[in-house]
Amino acid sequence: MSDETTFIPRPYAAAEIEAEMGPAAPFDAAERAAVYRAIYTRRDVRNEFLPDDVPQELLMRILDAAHHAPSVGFMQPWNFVVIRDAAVRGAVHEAFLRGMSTEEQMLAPERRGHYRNLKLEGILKAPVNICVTCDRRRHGETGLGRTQQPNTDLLSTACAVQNLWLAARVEGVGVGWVSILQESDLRSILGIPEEIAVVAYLCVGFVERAYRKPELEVKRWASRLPLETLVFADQWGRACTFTKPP
Ligand SMILES: Cc1cc2c(cc1C)N(C[C@H](O)[C@H](O)[C@H](O)COP(=O)(O)O)c1[nH]c(=O)[nH]c(=O)c1N2
Repeated sequence: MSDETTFIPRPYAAAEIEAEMGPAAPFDAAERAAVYRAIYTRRDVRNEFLPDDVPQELLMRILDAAHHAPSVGFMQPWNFVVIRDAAVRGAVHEAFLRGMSTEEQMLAPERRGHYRNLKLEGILKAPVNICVTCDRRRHGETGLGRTQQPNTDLLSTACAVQNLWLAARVEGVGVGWVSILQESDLRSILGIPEEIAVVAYLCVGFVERAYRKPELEVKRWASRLPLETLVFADQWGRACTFTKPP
């Protein structure tokens, strides 16, 4: 029998629910500006990490922001594996080099040189690495909101990563997401059990300098798509006021 069928909620009174309601307090102009500044100036950091350790208290503040992300059925499927050990980071870096070499071979030949010259990780330079995982069975086999869209547990975990990324930005801490890694390599290096999914491997550390635009844009790998090509008023094909994306 699955966990869902055995779980019986405590009864609750309407007044008890009402007491939990409060005003959706508005943000003043400065607070709004601060939130947008965090969003627009958040960067994927690869090379700008300072060696200074990130104090545990600050790290826990950032992880608590991650832990306040939305999650399907309030599943909170994430775990955060914090890695400071240089030998472990060294093993992950070796795995990255293998991943990068495989990825390079999969690119069109004329792009390989450009790819090789990109900096795509800060595993050794960042004093802290965090592997964010997803326990897909935390609420049993399925769970509220996941019977029709089973991957929403993974998507929830990605929401946690974004919260972490933004909270880090306002704390002066840079984050770089490295996905050029085989899940099986991370699993064996970090001792992650088979039933736990690996969602993100993050490099984390203080930064003093940052790119104003995405590094991949600065280095001419890709550029930001115009928003007008991505938004469709109403729906595809009918009553669209915007052009189709390329
Ligand atoms: C799921 C996922 C996976 C990766 C990334 C991001 C995300 C969301 N990014 C970072 C990515 O390149 C970056 O976000 C974009 O280039 C946009 O730049 P800013 O994040 O705005 O600086 C990334 N960057 C990198 O150098 N190596 C990598 O392996 C990855 N992998």
